Formats: sequence, C-alpha cells, structure tokens
Amino acid sequence: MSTVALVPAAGRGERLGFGMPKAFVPVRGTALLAHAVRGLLDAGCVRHVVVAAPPAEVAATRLLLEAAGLPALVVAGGADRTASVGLALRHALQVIPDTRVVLVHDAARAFTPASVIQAVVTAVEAGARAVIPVLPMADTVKQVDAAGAVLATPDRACLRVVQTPQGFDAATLVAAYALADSATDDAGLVEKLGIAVTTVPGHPYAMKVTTPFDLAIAEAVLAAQEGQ
Ligand SMILES: Nc1ccn([C@@H]2O[C@H](COP(=O)(O)OP(=O)(O)OP(=O)(O)O)[C@@H](O)[C@H]2O)c(=O)n1
Ligand SMILES: C[C@](O)(CO)[C@H](O)COP(=O)(O)O
Repeated sequence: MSTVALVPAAGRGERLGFGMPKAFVPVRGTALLAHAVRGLLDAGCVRHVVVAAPPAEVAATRLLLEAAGLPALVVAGGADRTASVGLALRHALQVIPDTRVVLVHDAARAFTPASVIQAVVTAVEAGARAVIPVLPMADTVKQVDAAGAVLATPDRACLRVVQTPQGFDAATLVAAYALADSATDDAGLVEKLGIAVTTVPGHPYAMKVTTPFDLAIAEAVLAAQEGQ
C-alpha cells in the first residue's frame, strides 16, 4: 500500500509578481517546487509524488525535477487549484493502483517540516479519513459585509489557520472529488460529504508563499533550516 503526495504547482503566482509560475521561483537558488518535493520525499513516509504543473511547462517541470534528482510524475494542471488536484489524483490512481493514503500539498508551502508531514500520514494510517494541519489564530478576526462594515467577531478560540499537506484515505478523497464541486482546500470538499475532518498541529514554517513579503520570510525560514 502506497502513500502518494499530490503537489498542485500549476498556479501563475500573480500575487508574487515574478513574471513566472510561482513553483519555479528560486529560494536560495532552488525552485520552490524542488524544495517542496524534496521535503515530501525526505520525510520518509511518502512513496510517490505527482506534480500538477502549469500546462505549458510540463516538460520544463520534468527537467527541473530530474536535474534536482527528485523522482516525481508530472501532469498538466487545470484552471484552478481544485482542477489541478483532480487531474493529479486521477493520474495517481491510474499509475499507482495500490494508493492507500493521499496527501495534497501546495508547492507554495515548500518548507513544511517533516514532523508535520509525518503527523498527517500517521493520523490517516491510524484510521482518520481526512486530516489537516492547523495553527491557532494570533489576530482577532471580524466578519464583515460587502461594504466592509463589521457584522460579528467570531470567537477566535474556535478558529484555526489551515495548512498543507492535507491527508486522506484514498477512497475519501476520490469521493470528495467526484462531487465536481470547488473549495479553497481539499478538506472543504470532504466536509461537503459530511465526513469528519480531524486536525494535527501545523507549524509556522509551513507558511504559504503568496506575496513578496512571504518570499522574504521563506528565505529566512530556509536559512534557519539549513542552520545558517
Ligand atoms: N490553477 C492552479 C492554481 C493554483 N495551483 C497551486 O495551488 C497552490 C496554492 O495556490 P496559490 O498560492 O494561490 O498559487 P497561485 O495560484 O500561483 O497564486 P496567485 O493567485 O497569486 O496567482 C500553489 O502551489 C499553486 O501552484 C494549481 O496547482 N493550479
Ligand atoms: C489549501 C490552502 O493552502 C489551505 O490554506 C489554501 O486554501 C489555498 O488557497 P489559495 O487561494 O489557492 O492560495
């Protein structure tokens, strides 16, 4: 039985503004995607990686991963994150039929510690159908209307910031994607099936690189991980 990680990496990175897909943007000389795939493989609990690449960059993505010595399958991604994950999932099930646990991990969360990846896999192997890493909210959060007027202040003790990798038993993720619906994370689709989603502690280093500010933080995170 295999644990397979799907890596949606087909985004354009518009908010980062590098003029290239975000997955190719270097951090200390290595593309974000390569950092993300290496992190998954080095965690020791992921057997196969399937990357959803920008459709025009499939060959370039294969070359990038080969040059970095990272074994991964590469498929063309879709118009949004959900479509990219769906395409990678379909390919994984075709070529790795004994897939038992599926992780879905943003290329943009390239510095997620191995301990988080391992905790997610362990929880799914222990019987959870859907597992997500989360952090508590540091800020107060307001619900607002379209004009920005405050409607409510949710109790932040009940709120969590959600990271990846999110882990699923394969049948659960397949059922969620059969809904042909959309959500901002994969667990959101599982929730629509009424299936319980459980949480494990996330980590600040699993931050998503979205903006130039995040990229500066990522450089510091990698320097810390490399001990320099
Ligand atoms: N069509 C898409 C859009 C996003 N993603 C991936 O989903 C993850 C989270 O998306 P996000 O951080 O929003 O990336 P982008 O879509 O590239 O960002 P932007 O909205 O700034 O263009 C990223 O690893 C991104 O490559 C994807 O695989 N396919
Ligand atoms: C999946 C995710 O990273 C969890 O926080 C997030 O929802 C992705 O959102 P984005 O709009 O694709 O950046």
